[in-house]
Amino acid sequence: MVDYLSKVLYVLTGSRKSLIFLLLIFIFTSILEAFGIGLVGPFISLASNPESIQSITVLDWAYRRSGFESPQQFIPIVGFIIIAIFCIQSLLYFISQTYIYRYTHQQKSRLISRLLKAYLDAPYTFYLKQNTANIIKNIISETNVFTQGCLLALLLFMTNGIVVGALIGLMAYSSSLLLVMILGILVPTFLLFNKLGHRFKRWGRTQSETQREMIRTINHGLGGLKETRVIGCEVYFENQIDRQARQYARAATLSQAASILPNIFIKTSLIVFVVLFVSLFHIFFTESEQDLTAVMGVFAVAAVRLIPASSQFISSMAKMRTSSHALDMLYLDLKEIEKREVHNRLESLSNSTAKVAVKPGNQYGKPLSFANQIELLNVTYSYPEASEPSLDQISFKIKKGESIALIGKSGAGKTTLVDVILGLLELESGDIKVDGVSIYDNLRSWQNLVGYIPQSIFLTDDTIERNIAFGVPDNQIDQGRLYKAIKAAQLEELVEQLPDGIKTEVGERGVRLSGGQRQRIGIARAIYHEREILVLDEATAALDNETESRVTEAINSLAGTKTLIVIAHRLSTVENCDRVYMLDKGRVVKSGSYQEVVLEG
Ligand SMILES: Nc1ncnc2c1ncn2[C@@H]1O[C@H](COP(=O)(O)OP(=O)(O)OP(=O)(O)O)[C@@H](O)[C@H]1O
Repeated sequence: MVDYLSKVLYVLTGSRKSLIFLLLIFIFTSILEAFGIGLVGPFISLASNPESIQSITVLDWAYRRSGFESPQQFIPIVGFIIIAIFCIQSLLYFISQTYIYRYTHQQKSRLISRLLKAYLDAPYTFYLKQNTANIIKNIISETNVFTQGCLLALLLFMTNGIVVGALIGLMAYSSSLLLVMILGILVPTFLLFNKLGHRFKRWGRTQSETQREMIRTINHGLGGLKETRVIGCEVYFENQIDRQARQYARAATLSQAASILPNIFIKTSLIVFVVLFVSLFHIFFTESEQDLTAVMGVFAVAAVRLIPASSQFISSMAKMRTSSHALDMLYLDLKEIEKREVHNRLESLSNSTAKVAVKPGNQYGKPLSFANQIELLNVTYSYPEASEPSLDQISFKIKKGESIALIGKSGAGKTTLVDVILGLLELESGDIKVDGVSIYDNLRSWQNLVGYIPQSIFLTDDTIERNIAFGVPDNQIDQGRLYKAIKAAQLEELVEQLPDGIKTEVGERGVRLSGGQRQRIGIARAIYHEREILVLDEATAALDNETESRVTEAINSLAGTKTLIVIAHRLSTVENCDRVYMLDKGRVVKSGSYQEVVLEG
């Protein structure tokens, strides 16, 4: 329980004061409720025998002070006070419940933002072992499970615990026999559900895992829709999701059905006990009939509140167990991302003399400028758990305005080198300097100098304009820069032909554009963002000759004004590059002009 609570507090965003405030409201309403219920028994006694007022200390004291002439006149006043207490308690209950809902929904929205920020800021290596289906599931679904299943259940568990405790105390005060009866019902129910705890946990895990698998299947089936259609494997994905949905439904049904059992169990046992109690009262006890009425009065009113409170107490315990897997998922991800952030911050503070530059995300140093050259110094990188380094002591210089090409067989290390240059992967050893300053002194500033055009450009389901000015709010888009970028990327003709021009929607992942048009939008994006250095990852590999020549033309027109780092498989596309580096097994095995490396090599 302590472990659970500390995880909830860790995942919780914002102030914890609201949580304490909520608990206090609940304690107050519970006390008020117990007090109101406590008055009902004596009130019934008083109503059936007004003269018994002398035996009820509190009422007798109040009666003497009130100045009423007979207890009969005093009875409606006591009734009115009881009604007032219950009305105030009900109002407070409504307010506190509304506050709880507001608090949990706010928590959910804050947690969604915090998670997305954490995932966006997470080191690139985090994604090498993470699946996007898992991330989507955590952001959309687990945040819901956390607020409804963990947070709300935890609040209900604690507050109902207080209510149950107060009511049991009241019953113990009214009759010890009642106490035995109530404990006789509640303790076995509690123990039974405590024993079922691991099942609730398993059902929760199954729901979480099947949800992740369903998102994965949808991603695979729809993400590769063309392939799915052409191969005709729709049934494969349909069967997969059908199986996963059925597994999910089974686990959800079991956990939901089991969580209403406490209510049924307690209600039935209570009726059995009440009937037995009333039937056997006169056999075992010598108390008067009025006493039985008073005791049963308290019992009936307490039961009205005790049944829902105790069953909610036990079912929220079950809910907490069901949601513990989701809590673990969120806790572990946030912890891992935070651990890396702290590590990076410490590194950035202590790394001024270190040889190894491992400070991704560092944005605290002076802004970097690029006037002369980029220098790679013994760049070495190994993927986590890999036995061999993918980059081994790579050193070379790139002058401003130069265009270089990286060539080599598949698996030679070209993409890894580009990812290192982009600052996505943390170096094992070595450094990258721009005008003599390590890029790791201010990685964000370095990344602001670099534009990346991958093989397959990521386009959002939005307009051409928004895809070029990617990440810039509409009111801040610079139209002059936009048209300059469109012109430089040779997109002018296309934009003029389209009825909606730059406002044309490109469709999901740019399906309404051709491969070459998508590539040129990627180039325009890099130009719009005024990046000095452009990294092109086999940008023309997937294009036909005519489109390729248009893209190459667009790239060549940038030569001289921009510094280009091009990965190419087609050797013809690197003909215009100033220098060519041939990689093999993570090392530079040959370098020089196109003539020296490609033609003479
Ligand atoms: N995420 C990863 N985890 C472990 N090893 C990896 C990972 N990504 C790449 N590698 C390994 O690193 C080496 C270099 O891969 P890289 O993708 O950089 O080659 P490449 O030259 O770009 O190949 P290609 O031209 O086929 O894209 C390969 O041996 C590859 O197996």
